[in-house]
Amino acid sequence: MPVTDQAFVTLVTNDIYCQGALVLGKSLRNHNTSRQLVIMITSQVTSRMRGILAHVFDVVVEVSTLDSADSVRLSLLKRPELGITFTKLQCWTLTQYTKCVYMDADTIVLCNIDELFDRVELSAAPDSGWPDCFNSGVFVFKPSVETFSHLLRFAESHGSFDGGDQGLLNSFFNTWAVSDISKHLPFIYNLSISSVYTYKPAFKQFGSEAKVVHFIGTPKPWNLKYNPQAKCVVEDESLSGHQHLSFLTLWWELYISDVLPLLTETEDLERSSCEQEKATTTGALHHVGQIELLMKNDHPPPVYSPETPADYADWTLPDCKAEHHAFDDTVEGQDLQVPTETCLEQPVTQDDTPMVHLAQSASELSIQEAEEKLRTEEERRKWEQGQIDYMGKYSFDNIQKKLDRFLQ
Ligand SMILES: O=c1ccn([C@@H]2O[C@H](COP(=O)(O)OP(=O)(O)O[C@H]3O[C@H](CO)[C@@H](O)[C@H](O)[C@H]3O)[C@@H](O)[C@H]2O)c(=O)[nH]1
Ligand SMILES: [Mn+2]
Repeated sequence: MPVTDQAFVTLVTNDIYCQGALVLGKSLRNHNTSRQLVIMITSQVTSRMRGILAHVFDVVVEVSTLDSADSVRLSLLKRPELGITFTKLQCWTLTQYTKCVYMDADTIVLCNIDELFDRVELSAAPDSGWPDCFNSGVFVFKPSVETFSHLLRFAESHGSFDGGDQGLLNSFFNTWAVSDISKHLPFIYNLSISSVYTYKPAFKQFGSEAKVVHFIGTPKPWNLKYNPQAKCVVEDESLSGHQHLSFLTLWWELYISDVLPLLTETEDLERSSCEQEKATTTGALHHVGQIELLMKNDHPPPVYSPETPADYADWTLPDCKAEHHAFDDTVEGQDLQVPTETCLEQPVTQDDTPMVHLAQSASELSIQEAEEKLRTEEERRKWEQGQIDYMGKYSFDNIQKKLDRFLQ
């Protein structure tokens, strides 16, 4: 029976984080949650992406980055790093629900976790870096305007010791560590993957019981390249030494099997108008809502095997993987077939909003921020005719700057 007064809640402030939220939402649906799925978004999330989110989430609610009493606003303006903090706090305003579980957009569930709704505010799992603090990537809370205004006042007077929501929430709910053990969620409800280094034997012993995986820190799964044939993440310097690559593979398989088809369905709805628009362009660019599939052939890059190092060779994913079709052998989605022609195109967007696209080569997929719109029809026409401004707008320096901006 659906429970309409309780919800899982997540937050995204841009289209890149939406990729994570869609995977999270799909993972919750695949494990048959009976609760509502709510996503809080900010104005930067594009309208097309909102449409896609609405396919997965029951409620897409726009919240503002700074929106409260003037005194709080002024105080927060002097502390711009608290912007995201403040945004997350707005989950307490969802008072149409009696209880919620907040989950970061960089988490996925491996099993049904509806039992979390038996817990009371504020229940959370220990942070792997400082276990007397809780990690604010997964927590049980009770929406309340009163609590929200207390949190705002607290933010105004105390700030956050880590500059983010986690420091603030730990200071506010400061008896979490000592008062009530039932508010300590087992670590398997927020398995922070970087923690596998600090206590490897525990990971080997208990890792297979994980219910929620949290890709804390960097890189996020969507910042990595993925090889769908080999089913593993493409080697990256930042990955050297990572020993939880199975989870990254899991994330990508779920993205491919469950999120990508959703994006291509959206494409179908828009195909006719887009085909008209792109009649003069070559064929491999697919307009899929806010996502562009940019295809090009490439030499196969080196791959990083999820089976290495040997330490983890005997480690298996939790039992619930069997019921999850992300592990199917087939890669769904017609648009994932390897293209046979070399084709590199410039995405053409509706407006100047930074976009996200999925770049696909013979051997890898990656989610990237797309180039901004070609400003005028003239510029676009020149691009199509191969008259590309390599000395100016599309010079190496400018492209490098865009890459740097994306990577920051
Ligand atoms: O540009 C951003 C950054 C964050 N988020 C949202 O905020 C969450 C937290 O950010 P994240 O990058 O996931 O932070 P973590 O790497 O998980 O770092 C830790 O520190 C953060 C700041 O205190 C806490 O919010 C996290 O829960 C905690 O795990 C994300 O998952 C998103 O839901 C956005 O939507 N856009
Ligand atoms: Mn996180």
